Amino acid sequence: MTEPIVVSAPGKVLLAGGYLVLDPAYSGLVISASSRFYTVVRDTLAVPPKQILVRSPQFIGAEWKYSVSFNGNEVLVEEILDCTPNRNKFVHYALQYTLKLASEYSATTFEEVLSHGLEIVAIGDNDFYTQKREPSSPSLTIASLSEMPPFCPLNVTLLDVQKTGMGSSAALITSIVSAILLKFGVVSKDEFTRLDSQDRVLAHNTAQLVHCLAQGKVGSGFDVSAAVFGSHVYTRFDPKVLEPLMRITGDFANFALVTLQPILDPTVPADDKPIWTSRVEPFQLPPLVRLVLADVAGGSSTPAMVRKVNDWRSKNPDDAKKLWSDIDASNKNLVKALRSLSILYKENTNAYERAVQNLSLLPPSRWETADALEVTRPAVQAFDRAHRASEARMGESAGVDIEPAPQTELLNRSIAQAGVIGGGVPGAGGDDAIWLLVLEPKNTAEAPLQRVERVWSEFKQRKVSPLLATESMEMGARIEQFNLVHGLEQAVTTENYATKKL
Ligand SMILES: Nc1ncnc2c1ncn2[C@@H]1O[C@H](COP(=O)(O)OP(=O)(O)OP(=O)(O)O)[C@@H](O)[C@H]1O
Ligand SMILES: C[C@@](O)(CCOP(=O)(O)O)CC(=O)O
Repeated sequence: MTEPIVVSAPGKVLLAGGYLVLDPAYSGLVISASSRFYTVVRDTLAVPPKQILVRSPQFIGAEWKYSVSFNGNEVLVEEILDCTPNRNKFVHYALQYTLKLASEYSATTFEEVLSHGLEIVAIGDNDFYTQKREPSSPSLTIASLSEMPPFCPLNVTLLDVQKTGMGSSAALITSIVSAILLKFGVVSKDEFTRLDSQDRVLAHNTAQLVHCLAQGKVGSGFDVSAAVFGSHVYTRFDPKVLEPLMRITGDFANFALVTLQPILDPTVPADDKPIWTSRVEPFQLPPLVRLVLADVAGGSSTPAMVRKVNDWRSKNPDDAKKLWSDIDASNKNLVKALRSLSILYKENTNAYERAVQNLSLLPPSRWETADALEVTRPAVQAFDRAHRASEARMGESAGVDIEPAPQTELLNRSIAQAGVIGGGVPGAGGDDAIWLLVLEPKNTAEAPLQRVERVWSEFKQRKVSPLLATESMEMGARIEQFNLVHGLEQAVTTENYATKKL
């Protein structure tokens, strides 16, 4: 029995570029969150050779068993329906494609790894799912969230859980795919650890393929990209690269023979090799600026919103072009302003810290007149008010509630607080989340974050709960040590964990 392999991948927040990022002519600013998804892969005697048991212990009934057949060329992963009637398409697709890919590198290693049973355990940080509480218990705060045990059992099935929009499926797929590639020796620990390695690109391409097939559509892929590479300015890949695979329909037997290596591995030469054109420009939020997220109890359907926006855009190409370039300009402005704050910090750290201290006592409407050195202008520009207005124009034109009225109210009240740079609705927008950037001075009696939390707890129109996540400083997917991740071993080894009270 070998050591368990553990890979974690972060959740995401698309701060700017919703809808635009679907088009490779535009980009999006995606921040990877400190909340992570973990996959543990280890040998097990609990299932026979050539079988894989996948479990998500936080959920009731979340166990799936698969058999793997291999004839030297074809790989077929089939679900054994003896344990649970619930299928998990995301997990099944991850196994089918990653194992097929692994078999193309070394049939010997493939057979050797599967000469005993495998167990895969998938576990998400608390932020990925709305934490249900007794109606009488006090509202959640960032302080109370940080005292909660990690990987809380959710006491529901996966079908019944409420997600928070942090990209559970992209983080799940990225961590499963990467852990399997490591287990089968397709990528090496040393290479995978490097942010710019070809092994990491291979994990990215594979995770994008699996995610698109499981979702039944090719989205922009910003969520998988952030799960692999961390925060960045993302420009999407040309969907043509996946077209031949997306065209194959029917059951997995039709895929079992397709060769994936030339499409997914950047280092394998091939005639007419499809090119992955996505671009990743690394990004980090400036020092003493904190990302804060709230889970808002509303409900929006991203696919329906995307369909409507795309329909309007194709019927109104001229208006859309003008609007898209206005929004793109404010998105670029946001990125530039945030980058210039990071430069100012490097150039004069003391002055920057003093300015943050001063600005944290004033609402942004008074920043322009504040005596806070060069920090004031980029901080004001980072929250270009035109941004929300032009996104709202997109919503009005396409008949989509990108920033519904209660969200506008919540954002306006939050942004009016001293020390709040700005905010918006992430990703496709709608009714279920907001993000803010707040100043986090070193010494202060009342931090801007506390003021924001007060606004959220007093907000009547919607239930608003903070999430714990900030920006992840660990860039993207990461190899972990099983016994060093707090709470992981307990979640993996405790029986009936989903219904336990921790
Ligand atoms: N802990 C988990 N274990 C196994 N599968 C999971 C887990 N969490 C999510 N999934 C898979 O991901 C699917 C949800 O994917 P979907 O694309 O609908 O959500 P999402 O857009 O990633 O959600 P969100 O962004 O709100 O987290 C589930 O149906 C399940 O197949
Ligand atoms: C609307 C879109 O641009 C962003 C959706 O983001 P989110 O799932 O709402 O975080 C779709 C996409 O990029 O795939």
